[in-house]
Amino acid sequence: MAPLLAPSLLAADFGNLQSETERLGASAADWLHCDVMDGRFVPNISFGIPVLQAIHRHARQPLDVHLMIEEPQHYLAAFRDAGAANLTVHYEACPHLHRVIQQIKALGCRAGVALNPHTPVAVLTDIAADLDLVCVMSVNPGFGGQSFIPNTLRKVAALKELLVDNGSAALIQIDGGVSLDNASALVEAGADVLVAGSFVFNSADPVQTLADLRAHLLATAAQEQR
Ligand SMILES: O=C(CO)[C@H](O)[C@H](O)COP(=O)(O)O
Repeated sequence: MAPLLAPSLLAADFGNLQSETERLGASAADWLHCDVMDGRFVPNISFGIPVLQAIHRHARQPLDVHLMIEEPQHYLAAFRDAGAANLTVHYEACPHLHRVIQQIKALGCRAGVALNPHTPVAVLTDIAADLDLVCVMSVNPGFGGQSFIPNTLRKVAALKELLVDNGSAALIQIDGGVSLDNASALVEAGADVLVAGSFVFNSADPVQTLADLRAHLLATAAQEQR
């Protein structure tokens, strides 16, 4: 499967979310990544349900919603109703993770779990087969524009092995500090979905940057096949 690209709207111009969302409609983006932060699970507050609803009105791609919030179980239905196609909760925020994953699936969304950089992939062994997505945080969650943590590459390879060993078809998503510098290595290690915020939106032309990223990944894959 060709890797999916999920630009993170956290780095978009919040004063022009309609046009930012609309211009991605005709881009190489497969999903639009939406970062919800509560100021408790992470030391930052981004946006919530009404803003997601507004993004959904103008989006062409499925909304990939990353809940960096405590007690996400109380808000799942509201986020689904606001337009979420994927709902990812944090392992570290869910003492009853299995129940939360079942709740997300019952709502008809793809169910994801995110792991903070310090959380080993082994914690997912007994739930791997129930997951649609695992989001490996390659920065500490809460802020865009941080440097990629190099240990993520080793972690992705270990996660890939764990998913195969446990009969899981979950997609591996990487979130944080993704750019042309590390995208190919991440895909080679096993990543299926690349989230990129600053790299896309801090560029002169986000649509072109996504096209460049797609072309770069295709060229690397073609080179490897030779
Ligand atoms: O989840 C996030 C922060 O918690 C963001 O999605 C992530 O940081 C992407 O932004 P950037 O590409 O700028 O690192």
